Amino acid sequence: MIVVIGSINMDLVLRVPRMPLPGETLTGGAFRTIPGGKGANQAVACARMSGKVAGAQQVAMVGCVGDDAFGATLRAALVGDGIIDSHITTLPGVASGIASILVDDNGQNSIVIAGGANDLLSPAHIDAAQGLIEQADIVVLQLETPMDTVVHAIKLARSLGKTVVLNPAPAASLPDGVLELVDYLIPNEIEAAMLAGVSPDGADAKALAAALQKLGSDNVIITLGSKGVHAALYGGDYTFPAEVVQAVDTTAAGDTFIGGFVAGLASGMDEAESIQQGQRAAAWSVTKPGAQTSIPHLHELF
Ligand SMILES: Nc1ncnc2c1ncn2[C@@H]1O[C@H](COP(=O)(O)OP(=O)(O)OP(=O)(O)O)[C@@H](O)[C@H]1O
Repeated sequence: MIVVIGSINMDLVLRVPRMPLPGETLTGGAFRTIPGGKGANQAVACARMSGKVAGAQQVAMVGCVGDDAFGATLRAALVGDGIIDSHITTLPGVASGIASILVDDNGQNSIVIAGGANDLLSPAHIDAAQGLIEQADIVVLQLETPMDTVVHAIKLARSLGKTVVLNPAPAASLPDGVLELVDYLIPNEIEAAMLAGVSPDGADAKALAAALQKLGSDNVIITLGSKGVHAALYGGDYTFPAEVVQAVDTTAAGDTFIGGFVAGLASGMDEAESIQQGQRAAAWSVTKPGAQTSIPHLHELF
């Protein structure tokens, strides 16, 4: 089983001809609500990339939603993807997390996130999910829920002997000693620079990965957008070019990569094969708009 611990958001996506100025009211275009949140996106990507064949990995999610209409829709979307929701807690009197996203005619976006229920995921929720985590082979986390909860979950997963995958997004520094508990650290270049304590301008992926390994993470896989991936694995350093596609929307490319990679590892692939599967899934996703709407199923890739 793969257990994903993290955020569950509704993305409120509005097309605009251009970004509004302060105090200005603009008439926008198409509006859509699309399930998102890094945690939920990664759970969906793990589930879709595990396929529906006999013996495929089960995926469970640990997180919080509010007792509003978005919360019910978000839970239903996850269950619709076959994700076990027994440890998704509905919090009374709390709003579900949302991301308000404006996308202009040049494809630029501007995003405001209100964490809502995600901000209330606590160490007690993680302890309540211990029985579920005990059944996991791999535990996947990100940083859209409180840091003390993420650290608590990493420590618990590690103490239970689980493989820990951390996507340190959005960029933040981590308490001392946490990287030593992470088996696979998967940042983008900006997140990697933040963790290494250097400026992202001109930072070299190989040097960043080496610095992060020195800080304690066994394996560091830095995603580089259309340039692919640089991986510093236990056995050596490798660069994997991205697949060449016509990108229309890169939302959730990183989440889709993680789903493809983790599903690959869980199915017994080695790291290189899992990275290639992650990149194939992510390249497919950038050719489609939206977050969970752009995540492929395994059978669509092969
Ligand atoms: N334009 C592209 N063409 C092909 N593959 C891409 C492209 N952009 C992203 N990818 C794939 O997606 C992976 C993750 O992309 P990226 O490094 O942009 O992640 P990210 O910054 O976490 O993205 P996001 O926050 O949008 O989810 C890349 O390593 C690559 O495999």
